[in-house]
Amino acid sequence: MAGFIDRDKVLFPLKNISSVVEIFKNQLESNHEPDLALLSIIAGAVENSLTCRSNVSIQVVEPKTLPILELHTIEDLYNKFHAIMKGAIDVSKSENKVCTRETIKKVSDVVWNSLTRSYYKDRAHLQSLYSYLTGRKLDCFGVAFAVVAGCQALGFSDVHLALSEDHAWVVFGESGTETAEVTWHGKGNEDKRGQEIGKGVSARSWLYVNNKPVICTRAMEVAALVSAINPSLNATLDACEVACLQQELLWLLYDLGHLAKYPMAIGNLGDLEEIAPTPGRVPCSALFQEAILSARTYYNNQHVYPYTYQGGYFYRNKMYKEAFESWANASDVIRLYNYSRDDEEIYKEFLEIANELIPHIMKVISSGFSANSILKKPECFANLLRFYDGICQWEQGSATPVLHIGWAKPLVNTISKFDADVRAQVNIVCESDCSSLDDRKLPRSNGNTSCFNNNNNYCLSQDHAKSHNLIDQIESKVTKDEEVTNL
Ligand SMILES: FC(F)(F)Cc1cc2c(N3CCN(c4nnc(C(F)(F)F)s4)CC3)ncnc2s1
Repeated sequence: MAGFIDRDKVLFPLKNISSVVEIFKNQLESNHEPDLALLSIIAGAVENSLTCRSNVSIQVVEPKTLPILELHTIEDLYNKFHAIMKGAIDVSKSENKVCTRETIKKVSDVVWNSLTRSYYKDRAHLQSLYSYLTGRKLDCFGVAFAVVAGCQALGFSDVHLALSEDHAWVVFGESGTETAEVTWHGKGNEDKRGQEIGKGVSARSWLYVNNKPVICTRAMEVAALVSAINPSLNATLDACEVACLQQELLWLLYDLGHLAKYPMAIGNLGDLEEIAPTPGRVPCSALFQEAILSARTYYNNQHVYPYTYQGGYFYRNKMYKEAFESWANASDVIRLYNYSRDDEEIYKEFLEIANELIPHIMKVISSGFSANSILKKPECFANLLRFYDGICQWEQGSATPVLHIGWAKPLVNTISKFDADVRAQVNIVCESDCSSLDDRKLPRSNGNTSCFNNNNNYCLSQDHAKSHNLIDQIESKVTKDEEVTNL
């Protein structure tokens, strides 16, 4: 690791965004691996100076300038982090060796035991080593990142960050295949720190993405800390300098090829580009498509977020037919999983799509009578069925139920908006062995299952065949729940 060297120190005091980008560029292009502690402290210091309560009086700073960041501020924190790690773990005997589970647990304990007793874990700006070193507070991602940065500081180049869509852990050892929990997940769950990643029921949960996590290189760990930069000043306002810095750093990482296997980072860049397009760069729609391609290529299409990034973009831009297709594709991913209590985040995502976004679309379009209304398009009906069917299949074989009465009303209301002649154009093809798919939930090989056949009818083929009992299932649940409520 290069560490904090003179070539970077001469850029201080940091006064503008390009000097911060320059340091990241130096670190990423050096022939040493980038120094995670240094970059996290710098990114956290910039974010804190522009977003945190202390100076919430809206900064009228020169565009692209930053409150001045002195060298000693960063250097003192950097040395403090090294002192904490080296003070707690003696690595003299393990020079240039791979890391052990007990050392990883020790590093995780050092971080864990130095955190403030109790604080609001979901608050913003708790992801960086700046937050850890100045406020003794980290969020769940921040703890995992701190452990990897700590192991790097101790000289272990085999310890890397592993990322699912809602959790983080580490991989280590000779072939980098050992795994260890190092942080907590969700609310009220006992942490499993030190244990290897679940082989049990949790293996089928979305939380562990069917063992297709993003395994980071050092540069991808830099991409993770950059993705975790949070420009929000409050619920409605962003500090544009921080968003601009994040966007420039993501483009730097993109151009160096470090986002190629990181769909969520590409999606983050797409979101930033939708708000503030960079002249001369590909449109954000292309980035959302790239994120999907990355997930299909490297993660066997087992990730949901690339499709919900894209669906959200189409929805915000009133491209409702396309949004239905993205959401149906997201549903094709989740149908392979068993729903477990650890999967609340993605449950909330599907709940919002089904019970807020789709009903909103139905409301705004049913007022118009245009001939090319999506209510006249069988492929829209087919994609909606595919969306709902994926959620039903997600529930099947799971210990925890997904659907409840609250799902049925918006669903039935949506489906009934399509006329019978449109619905009739959707053939639901029943493969003979569709029942056998229930329990095995074979992961599908390709990306989307083609739902359209050549004679212009729209068939829900193979695994979607269960759609024919989709409404029965919902209706049976509705009557059951109604019976219960009427008791
Ligand atoms: F480490 C954890 F535990 F925090 C899991 C990770 C989350 C995450 C992320 N996110 C989470 C998903 N995310 C989304 N924002 N919008 C989303 C979508 F619903 F529009 F798809 S998904 C914001 C960025 N972006 C980069 N890397 C990571 S690693």
